[in-house]
Amino acid sequence: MSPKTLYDKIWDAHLAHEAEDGTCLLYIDRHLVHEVTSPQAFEGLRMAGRDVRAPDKTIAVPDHNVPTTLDRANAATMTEDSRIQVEALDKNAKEFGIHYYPVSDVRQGIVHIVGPEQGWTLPGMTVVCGDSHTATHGAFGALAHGIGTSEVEHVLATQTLIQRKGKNMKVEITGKLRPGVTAKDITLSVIGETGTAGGTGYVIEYCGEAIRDLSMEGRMTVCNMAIEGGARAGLIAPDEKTFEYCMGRPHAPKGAQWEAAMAWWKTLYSDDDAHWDKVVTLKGEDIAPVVTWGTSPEDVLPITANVPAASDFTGGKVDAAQRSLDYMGLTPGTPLSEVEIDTVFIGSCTNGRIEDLRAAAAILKGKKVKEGLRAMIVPGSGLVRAQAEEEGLADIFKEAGFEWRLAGCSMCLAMNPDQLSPGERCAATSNRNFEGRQGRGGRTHLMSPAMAAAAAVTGKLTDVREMM
Ligand SMILES: CC(C)[C@H](C(=O)O)[C@@H](O)C(=O)O
Ligand code: SF4
Repeated sequence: MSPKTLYDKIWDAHLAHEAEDGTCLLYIDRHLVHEVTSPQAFEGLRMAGRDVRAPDKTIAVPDHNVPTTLDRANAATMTEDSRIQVEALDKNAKEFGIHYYPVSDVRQGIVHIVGPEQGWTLPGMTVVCGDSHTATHGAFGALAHGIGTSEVEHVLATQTLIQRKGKNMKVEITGKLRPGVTAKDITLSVIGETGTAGGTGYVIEYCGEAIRDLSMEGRMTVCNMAIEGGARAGLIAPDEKTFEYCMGRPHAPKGAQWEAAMAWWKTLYSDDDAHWDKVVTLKGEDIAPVVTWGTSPEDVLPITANVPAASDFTGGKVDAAQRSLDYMGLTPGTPLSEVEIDTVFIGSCTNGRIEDLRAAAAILKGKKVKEGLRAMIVPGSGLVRAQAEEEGLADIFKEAGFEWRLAGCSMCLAMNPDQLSPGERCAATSNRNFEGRQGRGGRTHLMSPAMAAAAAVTGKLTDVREMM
């Protein structure tokens, strides 16, 4: 048998049909659904008089539009558009009989946090969601594709997805990370290296000692941003940490089924001689705590660097850099550590898990948020929130002056009341810094939770190593 990559193995195990022109039909194990990309899909089923083909494999949760304030049960806290989307999901979940975590359920949260937490996401699966950050689930060694609304309808109706096979890309992070460097710094640094188009047409497998050393939560952070590097999906081969994370979760297999699953999961790695179409290698010890300075996730620099000038770039990037600098209101040559911020957002499917909150709390313990600064922590799920309260993290945040919110996408994107005003500048742990992403005219600097916490204290982009 010819050697295969992990991607090849999962692909082959789910291939239901391959047409002569290479168009394939993949069987889908899990379909995660949120309120933004599903209303028309359910409407399509209704019009065609069809059911959801596999309701037991379909899981829905509202996350993008939901307010994160304590009064959110009051419908008046939502805009009309938001309310319509959330109510449509409530109705569709009930009518079509799929698994559902409504806003009132403690398990509600960001779909990419809820899936793994509840044991819906497991190694070797195909996972889809009408959302680009579905790549997150690849941390389990699952092939996880973000899909569009028409594909959501197709999966709801058939439990299959039409796809063409992507190419194989290996991103290896060798050696150890230095103190203060996290999974977020890895994933941003990779995009800094490859650019936002570097992964186009590929499925990335992240490997190497620094990746193996990450917890499951860190691995989710890395895979979450595969899409920002242009890739179709990101993957990490499952290992003992993966199995341990999955064991005992509500929807993970039990008993003999667990044993059978493990037999398959243990075959999920890339064979030694597997063919890679592209290889990128970074040394773990070369990765610094980084921040973004521009309006693309590839605009990334170590916190010790200065704001670049457009003339530092070549080709099409010169104009793009100038536009970014103008939008971001930054002057070339300014040390990044002197850039003042007025808002801090810690949360999102990239960094809204318990370890992210622990990392932020470790910096914030006994400290105060800089006066005049707005700072919020938004746990990725109700269960993350409950755990953070139990561990005393919530008290640390509140004492420091952070708002302690309910779960949702929140200020990661401007679809709910948590938004930046024009000109406001935010240290954010999310994954996109596009123009207007956090609100019209808002300026976003992406970074790790520890770096965002440090920025909250000083009111400037800050090298977390100075506070460790
Ligand atoms: C709203 C949704 C479709 C979108 C996505 O696909 O990623 C959002 O989650 C985002 O992060 O921009
Ligand atoms: S937290 Fe942000 S990136 Fe993640 S699904 Fe929500 S909007 Fe998209």
